[in-house]
Amino acid sequence: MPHLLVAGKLHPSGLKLLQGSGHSFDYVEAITEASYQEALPRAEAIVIRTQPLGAASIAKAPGLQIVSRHGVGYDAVDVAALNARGIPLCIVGDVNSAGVAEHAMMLILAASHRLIAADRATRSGNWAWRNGLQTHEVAGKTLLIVGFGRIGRHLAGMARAFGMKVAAYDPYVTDWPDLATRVTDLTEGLRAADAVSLHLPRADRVILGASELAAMKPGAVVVNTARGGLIDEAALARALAGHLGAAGIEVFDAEPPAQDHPLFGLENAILTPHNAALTVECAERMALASVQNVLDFFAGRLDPSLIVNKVS
Ligand SMILES: O=C(O)[C@H](O)COP(=O)(O)O
Repeated sequence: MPHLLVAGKLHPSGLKLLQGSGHSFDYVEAITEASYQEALPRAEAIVIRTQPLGAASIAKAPGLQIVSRHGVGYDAVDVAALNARGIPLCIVGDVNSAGVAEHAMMLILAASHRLIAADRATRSGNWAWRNGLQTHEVAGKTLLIVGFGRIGRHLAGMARAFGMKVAAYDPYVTDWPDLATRVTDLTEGLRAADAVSLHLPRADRVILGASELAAMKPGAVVVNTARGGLIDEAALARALAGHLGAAGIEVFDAEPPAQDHPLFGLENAILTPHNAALTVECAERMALASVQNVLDFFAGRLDPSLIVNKVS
């Protein structure tokens, strides 16, 4: 039976599934470069969280046959190095959509209603804050979703239930669902939006830079639960000190962000620690799915739609 490396903390249900499978495995809860060195030479499969798996690490695992992401983003994995050896990389599919989409909706609502500022005002005895009229409803407002895959679509359904008009931008989608108006020009979509929420993989370019942020309406809300690097964080901080209303940021260019990060000093930035998909429910589903994908692979029945790289 092939040997597994579980690289990063896994929900107990995933470990239980693995224990019952008959596979031997190393469980490295807090993976570091040093622990990779120790465990990789034995690994024939890796279940991996968001920490990097680079070409040098992959080269240390001569028997590696499959990498299974506990999640859907795989920007931290060196896909070219896997491709070169014909090693498949699989993701968990739809199992984290609810957690991430709910988190995005929560950030849109919290930013619009200034939840954190309201909480702080209440605790500090600033009751007069309630008459400041600085909060906004989302009903009737336009949400632009950038990236219209599983999570973006889930969010579209929720935003519509809140009475939002939903538009989406995604040049790669061919099966456009009847959940959002299609926008073909990002800047035009941003000009018309009261809120924008990103739901695309980390790209090698910034999607919301200074000029895109400048195109947005005064008072608009920016939400990112996708990946750091998609927004120019310094430009966002400047825009939040200027015309933008608020932002909800769950992912950062460098994680964890440094204490002097430009967003930390802004009262209208709501920040969360890349935990959207780590609800108890989501963490359990991701653990079960990422382990099951490895078991399915070795049983010859892994769903090919979960493999994201090119292996022949
Ligand atoms: O960003 C992600 O892909 C999800 O949060 C899962 O990542 P994790 O495995 O580090 O929790």
